[in-house]
Amino acid sequence: MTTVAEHQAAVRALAEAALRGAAEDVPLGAALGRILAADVTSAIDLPPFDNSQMDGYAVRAGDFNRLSPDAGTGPLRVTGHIAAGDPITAFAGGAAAIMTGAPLPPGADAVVPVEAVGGPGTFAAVGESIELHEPVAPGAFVRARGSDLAAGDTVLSAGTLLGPAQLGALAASGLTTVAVRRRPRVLIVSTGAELTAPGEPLAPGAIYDANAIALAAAVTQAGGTALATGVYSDEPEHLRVALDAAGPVELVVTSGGVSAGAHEVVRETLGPLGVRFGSVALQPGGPQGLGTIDISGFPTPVLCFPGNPVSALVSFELFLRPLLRGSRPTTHLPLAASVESPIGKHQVRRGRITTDHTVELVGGPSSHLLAAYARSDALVHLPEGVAHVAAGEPVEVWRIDE
Ligand SMILES: Nc1nc2c(c(=O)[nH]1)N[C@H]1C(S)=C(S)[C@@H](COP(=O)(O)OP(=O)(O)OC[C@H]3O[C@@H](n4cnc5c(N)ncnc54)[C@H](O)[C@@H]3O)O[C@H]1N2
Ligand code: MOO
Repeated sequence: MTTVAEHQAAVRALAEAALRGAAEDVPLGAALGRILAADVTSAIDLPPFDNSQMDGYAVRAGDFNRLSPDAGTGPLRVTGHIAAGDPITAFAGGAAAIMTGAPLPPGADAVVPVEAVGGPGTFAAVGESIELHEPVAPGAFVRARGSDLAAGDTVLSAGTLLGPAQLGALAASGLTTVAVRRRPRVLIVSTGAELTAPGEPLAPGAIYDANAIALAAAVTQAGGTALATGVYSDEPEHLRVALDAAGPVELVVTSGGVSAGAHEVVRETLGPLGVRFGSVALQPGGPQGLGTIDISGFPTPVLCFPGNPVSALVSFELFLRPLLRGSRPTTHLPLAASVESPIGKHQVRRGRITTDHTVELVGGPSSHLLAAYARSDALVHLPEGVAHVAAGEPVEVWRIDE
C-alpha cells in the first residue's frame, strides 16, 4: 500500500508537465481565474508621478517650519488650483489648491487637507490667502512616484492566480493583455453499468451519475476545461470505443471500476495497456490507478479514481487539484467532538467550520455520503498513525468553500 504523499508525488511526476500547458495571450477582461504564464514587469512607475493623497493645499513644509510654531505660516497666497488629470506644472510658491490624485507641483513637498484650513469642499480662490496653524511634515499626504511599484519591477510572478486585485494591478501598469497558461483539457469518464444520466428514468438497481458533473465542475473550478462523458457499461469494449473517440486532451480521469469486483471495467480495459492499479493508504479514495494511454495518437496521462462519489472528489482534492490550482487554504482548528480514525490510513472527513472557530464533522466516514459532503465547507485530515482525536485537539482543515 502506498502513502498519500507517495501517490501525490507519482501523480505529479506523471501529469504535471502535461497540465502546465503552453502560454496564450488573453485580454485582461477574460483573464479572471487564469494562471500567469510568465513574470510581468511594469513599464511605468506606480504612481507615475508624485500626487496628492487628499483634497487640500500643496505647500512647502519649510514655509511653515521657518516661522515659530506660535506664528504659524502667516498668510500664504493661493497661487494655483490643480485638479486630477491636470498636467504637471511648477509650484509658484504659497499654497496651491490641489485635489486627490492631482499631480503635486514640483517645488511643493506636502499637502495640507482642506479640513485643516476651512470646511470640506471650501477652497480659497487663486489670489486669496490661507493660514496654517499646525506644523506640516515634508511628504505629508504625498503619494510619491513609484511608491507602489518602480518601472522595471515585477508586478506579478509566473504562476500567480489572477483575481480582481491582480488584474487591477496589470491594468494600472497599462497592460491590455496578459500571457496565461492554456487551460488544460481534462476528459472525465464515469463508468459503471448501474449508472443513468440525470433526467432519464431510473430503473430498479440503477443510480444517477453524480461523478461526471462533480468531477467536471471540480476541474472547471480549478481552471481546467472539462469534457465529461459517461460509459454506462461494464464492457471494456465500450470504454475503449469512448476513449478512441475522444479528441486530444492533457489528462483523462476515470471514475469507478478499479477495485476488487468481478466487473472492473477501468482496471480490465486499462490494466493491459500498462496503467497500474493499487491501494493508497487513504480513506475514502483507497483504490487508485495511474498511467499513460494513447488518446487521439498522443500519449496521455490517465488517473483512475474510485467510483464512490466522495472517494472521487476526495481523490481530486488530494491528487489532481494541487497540480491544477495549488493548495487549498489550510488552517488548524480544534475538533468540536472526539473522533476515531483507522490508524493505518489517512482519513479525510467532511466538516463545517463553526462560528466559534472549531470544526465539526458532517456525516460519517463512508464514501457514499455525497449529500453530507455538499453541506460541508471543509475537509478534515486525520493522518496515518492517528487513531483518536479528542474534542478540542487541533486538526488540519482545508477550506473548500471558494
Ligand atoms: N472487496 C473489496 N471491495 C471493495 C474494496 C476493496 O478493497 N475490496 N474497496 C472499496 C472501496 S474503498 C471503494 S472506494 C470502492 C471503489 O470501487 P470502484 O472504483 O471499483 O467503483 P465502483 O465499484 O464502480 O463504484 C463504487 C460505488 O460508487 C458508485 N458509483 C460509481 N460511479 C458513480 C457515479 N458516476 N456516480 C454516482 N455513484 C457512482 C457505485 O454505484 C458503487 O456504489 O470499492 C469498494 N469495494
Ligand atoms: O477508498 Mo473507498 O474510497 O473508501 O469507499
